[in-house]
Amino acid sequence: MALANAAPLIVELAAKITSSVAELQVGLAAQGLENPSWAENSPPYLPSNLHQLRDEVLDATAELHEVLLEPLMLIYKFAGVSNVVSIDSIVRFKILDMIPPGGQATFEEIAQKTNLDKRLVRRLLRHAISMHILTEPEPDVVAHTKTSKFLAIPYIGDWATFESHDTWPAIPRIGEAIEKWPHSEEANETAYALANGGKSVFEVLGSDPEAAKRFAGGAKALDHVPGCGDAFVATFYNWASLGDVRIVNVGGQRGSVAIDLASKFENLKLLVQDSAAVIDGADAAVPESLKEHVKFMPHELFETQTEQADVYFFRMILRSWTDQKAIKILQAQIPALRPGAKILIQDAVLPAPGSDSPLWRERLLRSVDMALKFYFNSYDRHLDEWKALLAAADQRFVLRRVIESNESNLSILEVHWDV
Ligand SMILES: C[S@@+](CC[C@H](N)C(=O)[O-])C[C@H]1O[C@@H](n2cnc3c(N)ncnc32)[C@H](O)[C@@H]1O
Repeated sequence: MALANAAPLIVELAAKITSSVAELQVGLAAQGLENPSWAENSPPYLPSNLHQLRDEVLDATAELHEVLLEPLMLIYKFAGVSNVVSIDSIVRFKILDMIPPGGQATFEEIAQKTNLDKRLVRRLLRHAISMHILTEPEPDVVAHTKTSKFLAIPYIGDWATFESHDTWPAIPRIGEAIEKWPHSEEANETAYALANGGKSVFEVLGSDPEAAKRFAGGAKALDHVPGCGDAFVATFYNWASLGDVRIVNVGGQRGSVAIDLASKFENLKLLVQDSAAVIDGADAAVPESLKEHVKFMPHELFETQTEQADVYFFRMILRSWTDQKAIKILQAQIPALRPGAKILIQDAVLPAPGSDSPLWRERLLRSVDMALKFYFNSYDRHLDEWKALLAAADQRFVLRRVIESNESNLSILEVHWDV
């Protein structure tokens, strides 16, 4: 029961916002940084030493906003399906290219260039303006915000198109997929497959270059998700402490992470494995000076591992597979494992109830977990689920530590092959 003299929730939240914003401003001023705004050239990121304050403000403002919303409005905020309409149209009709950086364009000019009705242009853009994606500095004139400037990056546009073309059609099929295949762990028994003629994500990507381009945009957009960018890997684990080691980077795609690690740690020799079609030609991206340190090998995840190494690095691999399949992937490594070999798994560890993870980040993690369901029939895992997975694969997989950070949506599970 609430204490009689406790401050009401909205007062408590408002006080939290006031104090955290004041501290944030002091921190910004101390570093000579400007306050965040919608201005086109406003810095989109805050320095990491202010992230905790930022998280406090984000969570308190969201809660204050949401506790004041009426229930229907709260549900609509999250369930409303029309947000993507204007974003998709802006990208599809290349409207951002029609607004010069630092300048502006009229709805009339955009209507002429897109061959759309001016009234429709105004409706679409005012919808985006209501989400702070663009701004209307004077009636019927549109200009960039920092958000539209970001959306104008070509691969971010590809990602946005991926959301509307590839993700959106799958959403209404989720309930149908669950009813049709309630216990399925198959990648072609998903909402995505229902929306794509029965094909799994990987089957579509292999046969549709346009979809593959959009998906690649989505993968590159991950560079902007906390802790998911390639360069973050180097900072998140003490690679230097490993000494001279050979690492097999399982499912390493085109080797970008391996190249970054090798350029920063001379002690590492990396062998990147992935499906033959994925890594074909990837060697060309390796600078001459690193050729001895980054090599490639076609290898299927479920095939027996043939390469001996000190470390096997699985980055964003196991989350795409259900337990049954992930167990097979882990077991496939066993014939190559020497005593003491490390398996580093970099994936999400979902926050346990009551954890101090910021709510805004938990929402992001849980929405990715939902997406894994409708794309792959897989899931992100809580720590107890990771432990159960490892034990089911083999009792000799021993979880030694979990490296987590509020700066990262991914954690590293350090597993030792303990025989
Ligand atoms: C989400 S990506 C992660 C890529 C990379 N590890 C990274 O961190 O960016 C999943 C990777 O698994 C690879 N993959 C999927 N199925 C595979 C299979 N059957 N055999 C080998 N690799 C596979 C994909 O080609 C892709 O590179």
